[in-house]
Amino acid sequence: MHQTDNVNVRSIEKLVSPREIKQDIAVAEDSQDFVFESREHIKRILSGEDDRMLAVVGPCSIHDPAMALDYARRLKEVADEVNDRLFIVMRVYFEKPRTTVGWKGLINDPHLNDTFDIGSGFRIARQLLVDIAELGLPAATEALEPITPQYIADLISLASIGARTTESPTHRQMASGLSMPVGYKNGTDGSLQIALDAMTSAGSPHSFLGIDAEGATCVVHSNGNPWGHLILRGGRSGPNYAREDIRDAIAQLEKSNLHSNLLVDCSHANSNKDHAQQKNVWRDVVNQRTEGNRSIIGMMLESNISSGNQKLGAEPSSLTYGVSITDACIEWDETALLLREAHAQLSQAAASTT
Ligand SMILES: O=C[C@H](O)[C@H](O)COP(=O)(O)O
Ligand SMILES: C=C(OP(=O)(O)O)C(=O)O
Repeated sequence: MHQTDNVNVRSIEKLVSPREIKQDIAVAEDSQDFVFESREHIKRILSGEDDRMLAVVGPCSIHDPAMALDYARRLKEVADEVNDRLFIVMRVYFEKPRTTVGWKGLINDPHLNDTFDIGSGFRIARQLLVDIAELGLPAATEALEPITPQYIADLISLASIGARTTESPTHRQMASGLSMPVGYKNGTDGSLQIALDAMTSAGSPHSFLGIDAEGATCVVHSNGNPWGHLILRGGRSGPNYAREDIRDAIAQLEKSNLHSNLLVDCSHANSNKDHAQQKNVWRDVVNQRTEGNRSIIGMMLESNISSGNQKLGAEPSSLTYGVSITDACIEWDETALLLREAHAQLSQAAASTT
């Protein structure tokens, strides 16, 4: 008799349940309230009640939790300083959707050596999120594996669905049940329509497969997530943050009866994948906002302690501290400068309208 199932599966391992991990790495009540409040601030920005801009800032991916905490402490200092004009959320991205193959992030391979110790990945990720919440900094992440939210989503204030998965019905269903606002990137080909469809789909109730707190497969019935928004990240034909692109995006959102607010990702195809270009995108978008475009509610920056990126080789211990192992990032000093500069410009614009 021929085997007809698991033909291409090498092995299947049991994984620690969400409940066990949450019991071992508990969240203090204050931190839980902090995440709740952070989500409320973001919702008020999305609904226009709060006229601050969102700045989603941080590494392309987290590969060293100590380094991420070092970054978070620096960011928290600036976040407090600019808080009246900018609401800063740190990018704490643990799951990387690769174009083809490559390291898939800290949860998938926390030891950076193809041992795929996902149980430890969840523990390390959760502990880092607890530490960042205790610092008083809201965290944003990309929601990629539909099972992951049960392990960490209680500590996340803002999620995004990436350019490679915005069109995926599985990801839209997941987003429909997420507890925090979710941004949808336009497709890698530049298509906005898939992000608009994602917002409509994820805004509706769904019934789909998932896991419960014990890790048992179950049917999840969601309410729909009303806090969807568009993230412009450029596409194969180039950037999409210019005035006419943003005008066009707003027109398409309105035509689809969706809230006309959007974030601009200064990295990815908007920077032509050249981290040095991110500052130009950032400045252009801040200018558009201060000139009066209130539909632009925020920006995203890929930033790390040091600039550029490095290859993850066979010897993870030889990696340079503070440098990304996925997309190239801008360095910390430049990040702080851009945040302070935007703060000054937004304060000036607010003062001139009162
Ligand atoms: O932001 C991260 C990357 O752009 C994304 O994960 C794709 O990376 P890759 O093209 O290097 O695989
Ligand atoms: C993978 C990312 O972006 P995109 O989906 O736009 O490529 C990201 O922001 O880390």
